[in-house]
Amino acid sequence: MTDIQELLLSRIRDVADYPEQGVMFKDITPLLADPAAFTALTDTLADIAGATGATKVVGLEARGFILGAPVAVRAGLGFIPVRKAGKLPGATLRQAYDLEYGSAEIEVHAEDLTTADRILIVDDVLATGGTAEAAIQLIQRAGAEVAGVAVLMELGFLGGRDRLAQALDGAPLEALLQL
Ligand SMILES: O=P(O)(O)OC[C@H]1O[C@H](OP(=O)(O)OP(=O)(O)O)[C@H](O)[C@@H]1O
Ligand SMILES: Nc1ncnc2[nH]cnc12
Repeated sequence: MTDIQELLLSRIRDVADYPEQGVMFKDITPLLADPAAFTALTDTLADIAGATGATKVVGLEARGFILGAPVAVRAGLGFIPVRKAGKLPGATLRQAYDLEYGSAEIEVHAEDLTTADRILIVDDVLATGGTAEAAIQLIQRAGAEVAGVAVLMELGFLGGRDRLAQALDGAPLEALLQL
């Protein structure tokens, strides 16, 4: 494990049985509160954005906003929020998906994505992959290309990587930590 990975891992707090029995919640608020760790995470994800040739960063509500927005600024790219349904005022594309603990719908402003865009999706956690898969589907339905998915951590036992393989169609899935 690299020094950066050790730093990031040391700032993630495990919370048992949250938000429901049997879930080990990975809390990133200690990482966000540590400027060295947050900066290292932002810089590492911005390097990935550059390497994938992304033209814009999509962040997934809500924790993907916190990570994705500074990555977009650092990489010199625009930022597009993918929100839980009902939060965006303009014309949207909407996609339903299942979570480790429940189900939801996400939306994006259709006008934010063009056929010229290559999108890096940024989030904190890849768990079942339901959220990221729905985001990939939204981006592809808008005619844009998915440059890749970059997450702070992957919960490998939940199989998200396998779930995304087909939708990613060879685009990279980068997880800084395998948990
Ligand atoms: O791979 P999956 O099984 O889809 O799970 C991962 C998603 O779950 C969490 O978000 P959540 O929906 O809890 O929203 P939040 O960021 O607003 O807390 C996390 O931030 C990811 O977006
Ligand atoms: N175990 C977990 N911890 C934090 N965020 C999550 N999103 C889905 N599963 C999660």
